[in-house]
Amino acid sequence: MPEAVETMDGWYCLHDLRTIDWTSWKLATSDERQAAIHEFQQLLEKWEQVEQNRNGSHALYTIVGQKADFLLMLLRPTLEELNQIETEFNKSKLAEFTKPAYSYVSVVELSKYRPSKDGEDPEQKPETQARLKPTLPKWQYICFYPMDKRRQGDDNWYMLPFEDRGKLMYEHSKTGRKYAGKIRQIITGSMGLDDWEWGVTLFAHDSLEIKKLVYEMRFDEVSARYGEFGAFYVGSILTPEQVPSFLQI
Ligand code: VOV
Repeated sequence: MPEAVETMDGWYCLHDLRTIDWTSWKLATSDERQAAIHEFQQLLEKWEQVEQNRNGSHALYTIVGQKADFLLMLLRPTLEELNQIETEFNKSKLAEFTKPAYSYVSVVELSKYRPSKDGEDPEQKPETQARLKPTLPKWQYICFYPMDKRRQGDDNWYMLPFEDRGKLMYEHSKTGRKYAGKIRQIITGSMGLDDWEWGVTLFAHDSLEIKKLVYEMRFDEVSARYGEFGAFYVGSILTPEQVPSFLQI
Protein backbone atom coordinates (compact mmCIF):
# COMPACT_ATOMS: atom_id res chain seq x y z
CA MET A 1 0.00 0.00 0.00
CA PRO A 2 1.45 3.45 -0.88
CA GLU A 3 2.67 5.38 2.13
CA ALA A 4 0.99 8.68 3.05
CA VAL A 5 3.34 11.66 3.19
CA GLU A 6 3.74 13.21 6.62
CA THR A 7 2.41 16.75 6.79
CA MET A 8 3.37 19.65 9.01
CA ASP A 9 0.37 21.74 9.92
CA GLY A 10 0.26 25.34 11.04
CA TRP A 11 -2.43 27.95 11.51
CA TYR A 12 -6.04 27.29 10.56
CA CYS A 13 -7.33 29.24 7.63
CA LEU A 14 -10.72 30.62 6.61
CA HIS A 15 -11.35 32.10 3.18
CA ASP A 16 -14.59 34.07 3.66
CA LEU A 17 -16.04 35.43 0.41
CA ARG A 18 -18.95 37.87 0.46
CA THR A 19 -21.16 39.63 -2.03
CA ILE A 20 -22.40 43.11 -1.18
CA ASP A 21 -26.12 43.78 -1.40
CA TRP A 22 -25.65 47.16 -3.05
CA THR A 23 -29.40 47.79 -3.27
CA SER A 24 -29.93 47.70 0.49
CA TRP A 25 -26.58 49.50 1.04
CA LYS A 26 -27.91 52.36 -1.11
CA LEU A 27 -31.19 52.38 0.81
CA ALA A 28 -29.40 52.75 4.16
CA THR A 29 -29.01 56.25 5.57
CA SER A 30 -25.64 57.96 5.34
CA ASP A 31 -25.28 57.66 9.15
CA GLU A 32 -25.93 53.92 9.02
CA ARG A 33 -23.33 53.49 6.28
CA GLN A 34 -20.76 55.54 8.20
CA ALA A 35 -21.40 53.52 11.35
CA ALA A 36 -21.03 50.24 9.43
CA ILE A 37 -17.75 51.37 7.83
CA HIS A 38 -16.39 52.63 11.15
CA GLU A 39 -17.25 49.37 12.94
CA PHE A 40 -15.61 47.34 10.15
CA GLN A 41 -12.46 49.48 10.34
CA GLN A 42 -12.34 48.83 14.08
CA LEU A 43 -12.51 45.10 13.41
CA LEU A 44 -9.63 45.45 10.94
CA GLU A 45 -7.62 47.37 13.54
CA LYS A 46 -8.25 44.62 16.09
CA TRP A 47 -7.05 41.97 13.61
CA GLU A 48 -4.03 44.15 12.82
CA GLN A 49 -3.07 44.02 16.51
CA VAL A 50 -3.33 40.21 16.47
CA GLU A 51 -1.06 40.17 13.41
CA GLN A 52 1.45 42.52 15.11
CA ASN A 53 1.50 40.16 18.11
CA ARG A 54 2.14 37.20 15.75
CA ASN A 55 -1.02 35.41 16.89
CA GLY A 56 -2.56 35.22 13.42
CA SER A 57 -2.83 37.06 10.15
CA HIS A 58 -5.44 38.36 7.72
CA ALA A 59 -5.77 39.76 4.23
CA LEU A 60 -8.63 41.71 2.64
CA TYR A 61 -9.05 41.76 -1.15
CA THR A 62 -11.79 42.89 -3.54
CA ILE A 63 -12.81 40.19 -6.03
CA VAL A 64 -13.22 40.84 -9.74
CA GLY A 65 -16.19 39.22 -11.48
CA GLN A 66 -19.57 38.07 -10.22
CA LYS A 67 -18.48 35.27 -7.88
CA ALA A 68 -18.00 37.62 -4.89
CA ASP A 69 -17.22 41.25 -4.02
CA PHE A 70 -14.58 40.73 -1.37
CA LEU A 71 -12.44 38.06 0.23
CA LEU A 72 -11.33 37.98 3.82
CA MET A 73 -8.56 35.47 4.36
CA LEU A 74 -7.96 34.74 8.04
CA LEU A 75 -5.30 32.69 9.81
CA ARG A 76 -5.55 31.73 13.49
CA PRO A 77 -4.03 29.04 15.75
CA THR A 78 -7.41 27.34 16.33
CA LEU A 79 -10.66 26.64 14.50
CA GLU A 80 -12.54 28.19 17.42
CA GLU A 81 -10.83 31.54 16.87
CA LEU A 82 -11.77 31.48 13.18
CA ASN A 83 -15.34 30.70 14.15
CA GLN A 84 -15.34 33.57 16.66
CA ILE A 85 -14.15 36.06 14.05
CA GLU A 86 -16.68 34.81 11.53
CA THR A 87 -19.46 35.23 14.09
CA GLU A 88 -18.17 38.65 15.15
CA PHE A 89 -18.23 39.78 11.54
CA ASN A 90 -21.70 38.28 11.01
CA LYS A 91 -23.01 40.33 13.95
CA SER A 92 -21.56 43.55 12.54
CA LYS A 93 -23.58 46.20 10.74
CA LEU A 94 -21.70 45.74 7.46
CA ALA A 95 -22.55 42.02 7.41
CA GLU A 96 -26.24 42.97 7.23
CA PHE A 97 -25.44 44.27 3.75
CA THR A 98 -23.49 41.21 2.60
CA LYS A 99 -24.47 37.74 1.42
CA PRO A 100 -22.24 34.68 1.71
CA ALA A 101 -20.62 33.85 -1.63
CA TYR A 102 -18.24 31.03 -0.69
CA SER A 103 -16.17 29.91 2.25
CA TYR A 104 -13.26 27.53 2.65
CA VAL A 105 -11.78 25.99 5.80
CA SER A 106 -8.25 24.56 5.79
CA VAL A 107 -4.93 24.58 7.62
CA VAL A 108 -1.53 25.83 6.41
CA GLU A 109 0.32 22.71 5.28
CA LEU A 110 3.83 21.67 4.31
CA SER A 111 4.64 18.10 3.36
CA LYS A 112 7.76 16.09 4.11
CA TYR A 113 8.49 14.64 0.69
CA ARG A 114 12.18 15.50 0.89
CA PRO A 115 14.29 14.11 3.75
CA SER A 116 15.96 16.70 5.96
CA LYS A 117 19.65 17.03 4.93
CA ASP A 118 20.97 17.55 8.48
CA GLY A 119 18.79 14.83 10.04
CA GLU A 120 16.98 17.45 12.14
CA ASP A 121 13.21 17.47 12.39
CA PRO A 122 12.24 20.15 9.83
CA GLU A 123 9.17 21.04 11.86
CA GLN A 124 11.34 22.41 14.68
CA LYS A 125 13.24 24.80 12.41
CA PRO A 126 12.38 28.49 12.79
CA GLU A 127 12.04 28.90 9.00
CA THR A 128 9.49 26.06 8.88
CA GLN A 129 7.55 27.54 11.80
CA ALA A 130 7.53 30.90 10.00
CA ARG A 131 6.03 29.23 6.91
CA LEU A 132 3.44 27.32 8.97
CA LYS A 133 2.39 30.50 10.82
CA PRO A 134 2.87 33.11 8.11
CA THR A 135 2.07 36.78 8.04
CA LEU A 136 0.11 37.02 4.82
CA PRO A 137 1.83 39.21 2.22
CA LYS A 138 -0.14 42.35 1.44
CA TRP A 139 0.79 42.18 -2.24
CA GLN A 140 -1.38 43.84 -4.86
CA TYR A 141 -3.09 40.70 -6.26
CA ILE A 142 -4.53 37.50 -4.88
CA CYS A 143 -5.73 34.32 -6.54
CA PHE A 144 -7.49 31.60 -4.56
CA TYR A 145 -8.75 28.21 -5.76
CA PRO A 146 -9.38 24.82 -4.21
CA MET A 147 -8.00 21.64 -5.80
CA ASP A 148 -7.89 17.85 -5.59
CA LYS A 149 -5.46 15.21 -6.75
CA ARG A 150 -7.22 12.91 -9.22
CA ARG A 151 -8.35 9.37 -8.45
CA GLN A 152 -9.50 8.08 -11.84
CA GLY A 153 -8.53 4.80 -13.48
CA ASP A 154 -4.75 4.71 -13.97
CA ASP A 155 -4.42 8.34 -12.92
CA ASN A 156 -4.77 7.80 -9.20
CA TRP A 157 -2.43 9.97 -7.11
CA TYR A 158 -3.24 7.99 -3.98
CA MET A 159 -2.07 4.71 -5.54
CA LEU A 160 1.35 6.08 -6.61
CA PRO A 161 4.40 4.97 -4.60
CA PHE A 162 5.84 7.60 -2.23
CA GLU A 163 9.04 8.04 -4.32
CA ASP A 164 7.09 8.71 -7.53
CA ARG A 165 4.96 11.33 -5.79
CA GLY A 166 8.10 12.84 -4.29
CA LYS A 167 9.71 13.13 -7.74
CA LEU A 168 6.61 14.75 -9.24
CA MET A 169 6.42 17.22 -6.35
CA TYR A 170 10.10 18.03 -6.87
CA GLU A 171 9.41 18.87 -10.54
CA HIS A 172 6.48 20.99 -9.33
CA SER A 173 8.70 22.89 -6.90
CA LYS A 174 11.27 23.57 -9.66
CA THR A 175 8.59 25.29 -11.77
CA GLY A 176 7.37 27.20 -8.72
CA ARG A 177 10.84 28.40 -7.76
CA LYS A 178 11.19 30.21 -11.11
CA TYR A 179 8.59 32.64 -9.75
CA ALA A 180 10.52 33.49 -6.58
CA GLY A 181 9.90 37.11 -5.63
CA LYS A 182 7.01 37.31 -8.11
CA ILE A 183 4.54 34.89 -6.53
CA ARG A 184 4.10 33.76 -2.95
CA GLN A 185 2.07 30.60 -2.47
CA ILE A 186 0.27 29.54 0.68
CA ILE A 187 -0.87 25.93 0.42
CA THR A 188 -3.53 24.91 2.90
CA GLY A 189 -4.66 21.34 3.41
CA SER A 190 -8.38 20.68 3.75
CA MET A 191 -8.88 16.92 3.80
CA GLY A 192 -11.60 16.29 6.34
CA LEU A 193 -12.12 20.05 6.73
CA ASP A 194 -13.78 21.12 3.48
CA ASP A 195 -14.98 19.87 0.10
CA TRP A 196 -11.66 19.87 -1.73
CA GLU A 197 -8.25 18.53 -0.69
CA TRP A 198 -6.15 21.73 -0.81
CA GLY A 199 -6.61 25.46 -1.02
CA VAL A 200 -4.11 27.31 -3.21
CA THR A 201 -3.63 31.01 -2.45
CA LEU A 202 -1.23 32.97 -4.62
CA PHE A 203 -0.07 36.52 -3.96
CA ALA A 204 1.50 38.56 -6.79
CA HIS A 205 2.70 42.08 -7.62
CA ASP A 206 1.67 41.61 -11.24
CA SER A 207 -1.58 39.75 -12.04
CA LEU A 208 -0.11 38.33 -15.26
CA GLU A 209 2.47 36.41 -13.25
CA ILE A 210 -0.41 34.42 -11.71
CA LYS A 211 -1.61 33.41 -15.17
CA LYS A 212 1.93 32.57 -16.32
CA LEU A 213 2.64 30.37 -13.28
CA VAL A 214 -0.67 28.51 -13.39
CA TYR A 215 -0.29 27.99 -17.16
CA GLU A 216 3.28 26.74 -16.84
CA MET A 217 2.29 24.37 -14.05
CA ARG A 218 -0.46 22.86 -16.21
CA PHE A 219 2.39 21.13 -18.08
CA ASP A 220 3.97 19.65 -14.95
CA GLU A 221 2.93 16.02 -14.74
CA VAL A 222 1.51 16.45 -11.25
CA SER A 223 -0.94 19.09 -12.50
CA ALA A 224 -1.46 17.74 -16.04
CA ARG A 225 -2.21 14.19 -14.93
CA TYR A 226 -3.45 14.56 -11.38
CA GLY A 227 -4.74 18.11 -10.84
CA GLU A 228 -8.48 18.81 -10.50
CA PHE A 229 -9.43 22.43 -9.88
CA GLY A 230 -12.37 24.28 -8.37
CA ALA A 231 -13.47 27.87 -9.00
CA PHE A 232 -10.82 30.60 -9.21
CA TYR A 233 -11.23 33.86 -7.29
CA VAL A 234 -8.98 36.74 -8.24
CA GLY A 235 -8.77 40.31 -6.98
CA SER A 236 -6.76 43.23 -5.64
CA ILE A 237 -5.83 44.40 -2.19
CA LEU A 238 -8.27 46.47 -0.15
CA THR A 239 -6.33 48.38 2.49
CA PRO A 240 -8.17 49.71 5.58
CA GLU A 241 -7.73 53.23 4.13
CA GLN A 242 -9.39 52.15 0.85
CA VAL A 243 -12.46 50.66 2.57
CA PRO A 244 -14.48 53.94 2.72
CA SER A 245 -13.96 54.68 -0.99
CA PHE A 246 -14.74 51.06 -1.94
CA LEU A 247 -18.07 51.37 -0.10
CA GLN A 248 -18.76 54.98 -1.11
CA ILE A 249 -21.96 55.44 -3.15
C1 VOV B 1 5.52 30.00 -6.19
C2 VOV B 1 5.16 28.84 -6.63
C3 VOV B 1 5.18 27.51 -5.96
C4 VOV B 1 6.23 26.86 -5.32
C5 VOV B 1 7.65 27.37 -5.13
C6 VOV B 1 5.73 25.60 -4.83
C7 VOV B 1 6.51 24.65 -4.16
C8 VOV B 1 5.94 23.53 -3.55
C9 VOV B 1 6.69 22.56 -2.77
C10 VOV B 1 8.19 22.61 -2.50
C11 VOV B 1 5.79 21.64 -2.30
C12 VOV B 1 6.09 20.37 -1.47
C13 VOV B 1 6.52 20.65 -0.10
C14 VOV B 1 5.56 21.54 0.62
O1 VOV B 1 5.91 22.75 0.70
O2 VOV B 1 4.50 21.08 1.02
C15 VOV B 1 4.48 22.04 -2.76
C16 VOV B 1 3.29 21.39 -2.41
C17 VOV B 1 2.08 21.67 -3.02
N1 VOV B 1 1.83 22.62 -4.00
FE1 VOV B 1 3.14 23.99 -4.68
N2 VOV B 1 4.39 25.49 -5.19
C18 VOV B 1 4.02 26.62 -5.88
C19 VOV B 1 2.79 26.92 -6.46
C20 VOV B 1 1.74 26.02 -6.46
C21 VOV B 1 0.55 26.15 -7.26
C22 VOV B 1 0.26 27.24 -8.26
C23 VOV B 1 -0.25 25.07 -6.99
C24 VOV B 1 -1.56 24.72 -7.68
C25 VOV B 1 -1.28 23.67 -8.76
C26 VOV B 1 -1.68 24.12 -10.13
O3 VOV B 1 -1.27 23.44 -11.11
O4 VOV B 1 -2.40 25.12 -10.30
C27 VOV B 1 0.39 24.30 -5.97
C28 VOV B 1 -0.15 23.19 -5.37
C29 VOV B 1 0.52 22.49 -4.38
C30 VOV B 1 -0.10 21.45 -3.59
C31 VOV B 1 -1.55 21.02 -3.70
C32 VOV B 1 0.86 20.95 -2.75
C33 VOV B 1 0.68 19.81 -1.73
C34 VOV B 1 0.71 18.51 -2.51
C35 VOV B 1 0.91 17.25 -1.72
O5 VOV B 1 0.64 16.19 -2.32
O6 VOV B 1 1.31 17.31 -0.57
N3 VOV B 1 1.62 24.88 -5.70
N4 VOV B 1 4.60 23.16 -3.55
